[in-house]
Amino acid sequence: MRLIQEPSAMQQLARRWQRRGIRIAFVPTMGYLHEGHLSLIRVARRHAGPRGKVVVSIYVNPTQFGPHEDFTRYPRDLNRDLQLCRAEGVDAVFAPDDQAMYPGLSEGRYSTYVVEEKLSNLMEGASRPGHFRGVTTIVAKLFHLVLPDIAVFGAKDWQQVTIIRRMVADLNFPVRIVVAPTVREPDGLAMSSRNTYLTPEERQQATILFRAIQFARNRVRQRPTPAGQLRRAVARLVASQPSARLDYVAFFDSDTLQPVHTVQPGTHMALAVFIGKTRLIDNDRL
Ligand SMILES: Nc1ncnc2c1ncn2[C@@H]1O[C@H](COP(=O)(O)OP(=O)(O)OP(=O)(O)O)[C@@H](O)[C@H]1O
Ligand SMILES: CC(C)(CO)[C@@H](O)C(=O)[O-]
Ligand code: BAL
Repeated sequence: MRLIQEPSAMQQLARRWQRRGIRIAFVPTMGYLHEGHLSLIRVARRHAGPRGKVVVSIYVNPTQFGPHEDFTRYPRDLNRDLQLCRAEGVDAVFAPDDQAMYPGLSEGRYSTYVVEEKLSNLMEGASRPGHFRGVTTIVAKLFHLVLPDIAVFGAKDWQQVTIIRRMVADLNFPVRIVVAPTVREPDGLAMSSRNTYLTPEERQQATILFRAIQFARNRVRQRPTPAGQLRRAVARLVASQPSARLDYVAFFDSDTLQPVHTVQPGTHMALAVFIGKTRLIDNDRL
């Protein structure tokens, strides 16, 4: 397995593979890998085939974090991540540093961004202004460096993958986007690198995200429910946990992300909840 840190070296390697007709499957991550990430790597390997190459990027992208978010304390352990990637048969890990990815960012000399202008304003984008500008910019840059035929994203970040699909279509990136299902802990909590922030009491309460989705699913299977009414019921359920604070809950069309008035089976639900100081997200089709 190769470890590549220079963007130009990554691009040269990808171009060599491309010229030889080798298929490249790509998994972008922010590292601190868990089973959710590993499931994406396995999907990438299936799509690449035995003769294709699987590339994983590990990069905590500063431009998608707000000024008061957890960029500096985001968990990092490159050596552990490399061992996990090696065990999965990854061909190359791309782990650049900030200076290489955004020359002059801290001195205000970096000035080119990729912005999706509609879907990025909803849900996560409304709560985290500028977040998706950072995501689309880094993913566009990574696509130019890794030159993937396919790229795998997790359903856990449903809005993110929907925006990436839109960017790929709008800007004609020659890459196929594949979505892999959310991997959960046995009690339903979606795996996330941020789960490591939780105290044992918070960890128990964190199942409220999954339980809120199950609650809404059961409710709409009995009868279609007005979105406002269901939102209030979910807010009450979340408030039953002393450390939980609902940031948002949304009911929308899976493909367009447009909110619905009446929630029924098949409607998509997403929510963000602070558990103590840790902000967690989850979503699923109801
Ligand atoms: N539980 C999961 N199941 C499936 N895919 C996941 C899961 N968690 C993250 N992913 C996917 O892995 C990719 C990299 O995500 P990222 O490195 O931000 O992981 P994360 O654990 O979600 O971190 P965070 O704590 O920032 O939410 C994304 O496509 C994301 O959707
Ligand atoms: C896609 C991504 C790696 C871009 O930094 C990040 O948003 C993530 O880990 O989901
Ligand atoms: N998984 C999304 C990355 C972030 O929260 O910034």
